[in-house]
Amino acid sequence: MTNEFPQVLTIAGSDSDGSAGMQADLHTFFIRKTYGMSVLVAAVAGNSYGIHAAETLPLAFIDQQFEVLADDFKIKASKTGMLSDAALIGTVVKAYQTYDFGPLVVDPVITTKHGAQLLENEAFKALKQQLLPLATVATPNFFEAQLLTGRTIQSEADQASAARDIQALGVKNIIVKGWHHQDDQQEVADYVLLADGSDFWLRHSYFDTTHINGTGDTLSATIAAEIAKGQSVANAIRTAHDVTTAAIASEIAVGHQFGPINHWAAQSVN
Ligand SMILES: Nc1ncnc2c1ncn2[C@@H]1O[C@H](COP(=O)(O)OP(=O)(O)O)[C@@H](O)[C@H]1O
Ligand SMILES: Cc1ncc(COP(=O)(O)OP(=O)(O)O)c(N)n1
Repeated sequence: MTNEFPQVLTIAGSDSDGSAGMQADLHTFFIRKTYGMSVLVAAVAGNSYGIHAAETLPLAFIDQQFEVLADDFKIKASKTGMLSDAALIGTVVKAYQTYDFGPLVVDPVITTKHGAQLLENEAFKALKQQLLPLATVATPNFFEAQLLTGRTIQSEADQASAARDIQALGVKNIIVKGWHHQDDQQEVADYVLLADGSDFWLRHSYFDTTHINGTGDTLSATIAAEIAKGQSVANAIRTAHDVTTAAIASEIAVGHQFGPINHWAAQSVN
């Protein structure tokens, strides 16, 4: 007898230190008991001190990866990560409109939390006008939500308003992740706005740790994996929050400065 695993796709960049990007997505798909596939679009030379260089793959080769996957597999859900520039966003949008890769989770990766810019400024328009309208779920962090909306987020009301602005771009469901950069912080609050207009907050105590590379990838990859398994969007987002916080709660000793989160520690989340 063969075990059938839901097949999930990440369209993302490789981060050489394994902490974020496609590597974090594939770790996540594995622990959520889904079969992960990947369209590699870019690669960064990164370590725990930061990102030192980035390259984008040729668009024709990216097209070919989409084509061969569509020829063979039944992908139930997909997610995007680092997409570099407007031409690459255009290629991904075209492939997504040509083939059936299931509901799309867009992690609008603009900069890493340590300040490396992974999307050119000129690509914001393509992100907002072409890619985000295809999203079943978008997962901007605090900084990305401000850049996408032009708002300054200083309160929970501002965070909720930013989510509504992003929904107005055509995104069905949104999680606007909260601020988590302060020594004396007590809590992190993520705001979720669903397609039917209902909303809720996901709150967790703040972990004062330098091991938080790949949190956004893990959250968005879990959402895609859970949707592929048939969960509702709301439950997929709740599970993703549990998985990500479990992985942040327990450090692994990898790297000298900003390290990865611990996917093994998150394996016990149901
Ligand atoms: N230090 C922290 N303590 C608690 N939760 C955190 C911390 N850092 C990130 N998170 C959680 O991790 C998830 C990913 O958020 P974030 O790190 O903002 O994404 P990104 O990687 O896109 O910047 C969110 O649910 C956020 O609340
Ligand atoms: C190749 C690549 N893609 C994305 C990231 C950033 O990942 P993300 O989880 O959104 O952000 P951090 O938590 O790492 O800030 C990356 N570093 N490399």
